Amino acid sequence: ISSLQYPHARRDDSVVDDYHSIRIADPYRWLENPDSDEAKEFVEKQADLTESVLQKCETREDLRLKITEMFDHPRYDTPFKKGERYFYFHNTGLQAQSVLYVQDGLEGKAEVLLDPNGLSEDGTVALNKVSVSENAEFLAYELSSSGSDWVTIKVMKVVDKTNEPETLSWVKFSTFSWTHDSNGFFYSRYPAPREGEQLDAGTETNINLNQELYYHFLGTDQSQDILCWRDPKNPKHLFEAQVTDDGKYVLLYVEEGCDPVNKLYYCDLSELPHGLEGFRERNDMLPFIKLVDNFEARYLAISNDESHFTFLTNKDAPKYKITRVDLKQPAIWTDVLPEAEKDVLKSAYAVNQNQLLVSYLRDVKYILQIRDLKTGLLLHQLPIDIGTVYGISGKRKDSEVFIGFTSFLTPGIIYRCNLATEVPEMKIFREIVVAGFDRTEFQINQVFVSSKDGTQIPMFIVSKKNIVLDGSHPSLLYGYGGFNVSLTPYFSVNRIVLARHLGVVFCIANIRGGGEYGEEWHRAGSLSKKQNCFDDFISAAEYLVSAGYTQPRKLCIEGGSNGGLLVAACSNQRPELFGCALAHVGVMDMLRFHKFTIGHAWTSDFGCSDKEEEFHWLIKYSPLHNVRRPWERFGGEQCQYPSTMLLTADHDDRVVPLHSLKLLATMQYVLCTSVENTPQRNPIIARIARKAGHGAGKPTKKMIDETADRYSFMAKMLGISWMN
Ligand SMILES: O=C(NCC(=O)N1CCC[C@H]1C(=O)O)OCc1ccccc1
Repeated sequence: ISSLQYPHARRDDSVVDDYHSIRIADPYRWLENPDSDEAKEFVEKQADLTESVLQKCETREDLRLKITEMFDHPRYDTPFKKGERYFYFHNTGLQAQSVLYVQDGLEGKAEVLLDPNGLSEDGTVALNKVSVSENAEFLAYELSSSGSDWVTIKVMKVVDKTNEPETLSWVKFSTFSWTHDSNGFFYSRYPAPREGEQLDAGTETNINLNQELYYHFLGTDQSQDILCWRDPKNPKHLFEAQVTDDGKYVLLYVEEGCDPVNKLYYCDLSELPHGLEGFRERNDMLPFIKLVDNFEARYLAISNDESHFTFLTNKDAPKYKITRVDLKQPAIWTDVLPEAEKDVLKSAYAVNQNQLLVSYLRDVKYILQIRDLKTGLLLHQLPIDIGTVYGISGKRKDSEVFIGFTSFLTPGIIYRCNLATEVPEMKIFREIVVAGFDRTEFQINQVFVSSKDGTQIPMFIVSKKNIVLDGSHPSLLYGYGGFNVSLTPYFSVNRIVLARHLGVVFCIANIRGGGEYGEEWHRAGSLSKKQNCFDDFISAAEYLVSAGYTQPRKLCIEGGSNGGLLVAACSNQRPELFGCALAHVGVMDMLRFHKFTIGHAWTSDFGCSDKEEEFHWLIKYSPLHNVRRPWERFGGEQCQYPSTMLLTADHDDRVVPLHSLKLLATMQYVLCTSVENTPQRNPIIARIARKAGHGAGKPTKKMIDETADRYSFMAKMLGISWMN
């Protein structure tokens, strides 16, 4: 697959922007309109080219079959309880979407409450968040289509599974929280992106501004909802309402981007003279009181006793701590659980009357503890393996807590922890079993790699047992590096199949920008220091070569979204270090990302080209603006870019497809079509999915097909074949 015929893409040299008196050309600007015939034709031609390449990737069918076989195992999420009812998501194995079940008591007969698989033939309608009313009578749920961030909210009566008449539209980046009278719930919505005109929601690139907080009265039309909060002077702000466990207050979290910081307002619902009803006629907003009115820190409410609130915060505590305040004396904050020396406090739940279930991250491994809610004192250490705690579900009034656990070699365990006994009992409530998976075949190492500036970067390496470090092993290096996101150990059928049938060593690099060591680690990989992410990832790759795991032509790098940026930037900077690059839904145009949908929220990590200093950070690593011919830089014919697959989808309205399409056109032009018999023999292609989005809600078949395509491409490019 070396002499590819790349489609011709028009270069509009008239498009040149002026950034603080520096002129930057953007010849593929026309690709920013997905509805133009020219853009549609470009996508069609690229899809044909990619299919012609994939036809020659021999392992595609083996991968599809083996992944389908291994993925066909029952999966459960942690249950949550309302009233005497338990609710949980379950997938029998290959269902397109997980199904919501309800049972009366843990011994009760479980029955299907809501099966989204019936809502579309191709499984592209997904059930996102759900929220059950206090009396467990009503289920509010979000539906999304084709992977878009847009959701509609419906309400179902639990007892007879009938839907209430109303549908709430133009909801995005919202939670919903019931008032304890079960009369309705708070939620956030945007103005409709286009009035009237037919819109295939999720394919538009319009910027998302002016989100507003509403309260919906059950059984009424959305037009009757009352406006509770908006801030037209700050159109970027996002609002999230949370009714406290005692039903007395509604808390308002205000965010302006992706940094772990928020304003915190509250409204005492019991003080409203005529309740929320009283606001139906008038259109003034709820009388929120501003407890915290700045973006200096994150404040997450854990619990309250009347006006005494307990918060998880990073205020003066980049590794987080727990603090307390009486709303009546808002200037006096008292630490309950001070910031730890090294460990990052990841979560805290009030459970079992007056206890706290806290989780820490220590060198990228979870620690679980029971502490006293009042004093913060340690009561019990809960025994868990190296891995990730997910989906903790429990309440103050309950002595039972459900805890989800997963790791590289543990598909999934849901523990039911009984806190009523002197020493908590961690019992296995459900265990996810993958037929044919034998954990004893594999080994996990955690190494610490020195980055360019000497910083120690943790990396997990998973491989078959007792491999010889002779540089022969195809390796897959995965990273993200931003937005305070921590990559902790989790089970992946795909990677087990790659390890067993393609001999792949897979690695996760915990590079800076993530949350692995708290807010300092996050900041060390953002804004003016973003290059640290790329240096860390490159150092991790060099380690895999120098330690004898692999060699450049057998090394594939992979990442999604901000991780797609990571992959593309590292390919630009060190093209000779990698044999293959897989960039999913990447942020590639760092000068214009803030103009589309929710991109403006990411300036917290990236900065913004509107500002001169920040423009100079961005232009240095922006993938779209740093594609250069390696053979002209490093000299020597052998220098070329790795075989590259960019992946995107037509309904990705988180990171709009234009990023990948413009980078694709640029790489194909600079490296291939503009050079007579170019040294670039490695393919530069894109996989552009239809009726799919950023990733969430993707039906099983689409997910498996995409996996088979990208990893068979990788196998072909790294020259590896299938082992039965
Ligand atoms: O934009 C994000 N999350 C960040 C995100 O999706 N990013 C950040 C960079 C590209 C892409 C990714 O890496 O998935 O979620 C929407 C949101 C909700 C509430 C407050 C702010 C923003």
